[in-house]
Amino acid sequence: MHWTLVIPLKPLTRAKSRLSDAAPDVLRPGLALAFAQDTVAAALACGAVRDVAVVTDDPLAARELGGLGARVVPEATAGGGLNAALAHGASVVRRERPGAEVAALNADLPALRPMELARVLHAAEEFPRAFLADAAGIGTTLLTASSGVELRPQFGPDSRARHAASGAAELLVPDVESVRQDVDTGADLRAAWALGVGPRTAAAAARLLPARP
Ligand SMILES: Nc1nc2c(ncn2[C@@H]2O[C@H](COP(=O)(O)OP(=O)(O)OP(=O)(O)O)[C@@H](O)[C@H]2O)c(=O)[nH]1
Ligand SMILES: C=C(OP(=O)(O)O)C(=O)O
Repeated sequence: MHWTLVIPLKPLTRAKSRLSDAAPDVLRPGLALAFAQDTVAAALACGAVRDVAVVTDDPLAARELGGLGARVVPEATAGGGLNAALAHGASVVRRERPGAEVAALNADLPALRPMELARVLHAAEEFPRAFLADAAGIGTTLLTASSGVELRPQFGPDSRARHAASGAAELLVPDVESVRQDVDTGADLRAAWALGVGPRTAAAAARLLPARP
């Protein structure tokens, strides 16, 4: 039970814009919330995770994810962007526990399995900073900073290369697809579905019928 996970979540009405081909406007906020609920529930069930802080200004998400047991941290600056939200979340955690080991994790990992997350976090213990590439091999789903080390998040386009260039070690852990499979597009949703999504995502995706993923 070492790690404090910091999970960022955009306001739901703006989230998952790249899913617009697969999911209509009216269903996308519910899907984004379901992804976050399944991600947070799996994270909280992981033996390597001490606690979870979700950085969000979305009131519904705050209520639902708080109800699962996550701590909710409001963004310091509305509209400051993903990396500012993560840096703020990590600093709030460390203001209270300066020695905390922190890991940023995306909120769009609906197939996340606690055991796979535990193996990734265990591998990260060897390094001051480390990251896991996403399933597409371009982005990042998890970035860790051990005790006393600044997180320095550089999520966004080409974040795999940018995290590597920043000196973070790339984690090469086999068979952890559930931690890598973020969902940005309809094809990603089908890939996550094939791995096995959590119950909230299964229910929300069922509403996409007859265009089921
Ligand atoms: N708190 C917070 N989280 C953010 C912000 N921008 C992105 N995120 C979260 O960071 C993760 C990756 O975000 P993106 O891929 O940029 O956005 P997305 O909503 O997942 O998808 P798109 O709208 O298709 O880009 C998701 O968990 C988002 O909810 C932000 O400004 N603040
Ligand atoms: C923000 C990132 O994720 P996404 O693929 O969801 O844009 C990233 O990979 O750095």
